[in-house]
Amino acid sequence: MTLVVTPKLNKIEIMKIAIIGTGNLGSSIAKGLIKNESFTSLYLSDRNTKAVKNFESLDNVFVTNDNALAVEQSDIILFALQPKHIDGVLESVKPIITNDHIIMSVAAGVDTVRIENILGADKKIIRIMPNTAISIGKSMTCIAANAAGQDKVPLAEDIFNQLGTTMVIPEDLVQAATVICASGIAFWMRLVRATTQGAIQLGFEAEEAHELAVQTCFGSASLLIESGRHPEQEIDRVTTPSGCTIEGLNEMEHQGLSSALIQGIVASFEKINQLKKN
Ligand SMILES: NC(=O)C1=CN([C@@H]2O[C@H](COP(=O)(O)OP(=O)(O)OC[C@H]3O[C@@H](n4cnc5c(N)ncnc54)[C@H](OP(=O)(O)O)[C@@H]3O)[C@@H](O)[C@H]2O)C=CC1
Ligand SMILES: O=C(O)[C@@H]1CCC=N1
Repeated sequence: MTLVVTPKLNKIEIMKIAIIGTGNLGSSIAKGLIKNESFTSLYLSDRNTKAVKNFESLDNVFVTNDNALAVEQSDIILFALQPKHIDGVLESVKPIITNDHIIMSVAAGVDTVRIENILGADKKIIRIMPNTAISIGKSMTCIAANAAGQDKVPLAEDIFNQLGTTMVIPEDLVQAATVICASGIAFWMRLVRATTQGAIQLGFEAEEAHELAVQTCFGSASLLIESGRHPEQEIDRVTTPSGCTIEGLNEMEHQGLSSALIQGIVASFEKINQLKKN
């Protein structure tokens, strides 16, 4: 086994990674890893490899239908399967999973105990909860591990810090993190779309309206990140007394904007907790 310097990790590390399931999220993670060249080898395995077929021409990237081959050739196995498929796939590769493997799973509602029940509590299991912005290196990714996997959490942070921002959290908060960060992409997209619809009603062409909404959204997030200030402090800097901003904000609240968002988040959380029981 030769040591390879992975360019963006900036240290000597062997990163033989397999992604099992290359649908929406698995292919987004693959894109992020490929963009950062942050692996020694990358196996992409799916029963339908259409979404990642283009990657097979790249150096050290292997596209396959054979989950077992991907596991055998890799040290870090990332399962990006729907909850209804993950148990069956784990059962099928169980005979070739060793205590040296680092098992990662992004499956929503699938806790480490469920994976331990199939693979054994002695296996290093890390739950990763990223979002689809991982494909452009902007994911907010939460990380939690079982007891055996605790010492591999820094490695998971190293990998996913290259693909955005990470936060290590207790496992009992992963469901909540899924709603806020993973589903959150859809929630924010809907807010951007609604702003675009408003801008079109006020006279902008659709493309212009989209750009105005996206750039203003980007500016708002950047202000919070760079200033470290609370959103209400930023709101205070915009709301001229008796002006149009406070008029609009108050009407949005009369119509239940904050309440609708909070209720949506809670409904999403209740659903994910139901999924966990299935
Ligand atoms: N999408 C997102 O933004 C996020 C998703 N998640 C979680 O990530 C997981 C994956 O989600 P997502 O990518 O959206 O789902 P997808 O259905 O898009 O991807 C799952 C992939 O796994 C494939 N697959 C199913 N069975 C097997 C098998 N036996 N062997 C190999 N591949 C198989 C599927 O193939 P086929 O299409 O033929 O079924 C599909 O291509 C889910 O558990 C979800 O909860 C978490 C955070 C964010
Ligand atoms: O909607 C879902 O169930 C999955 C988990 C979070 C994002 N997609």
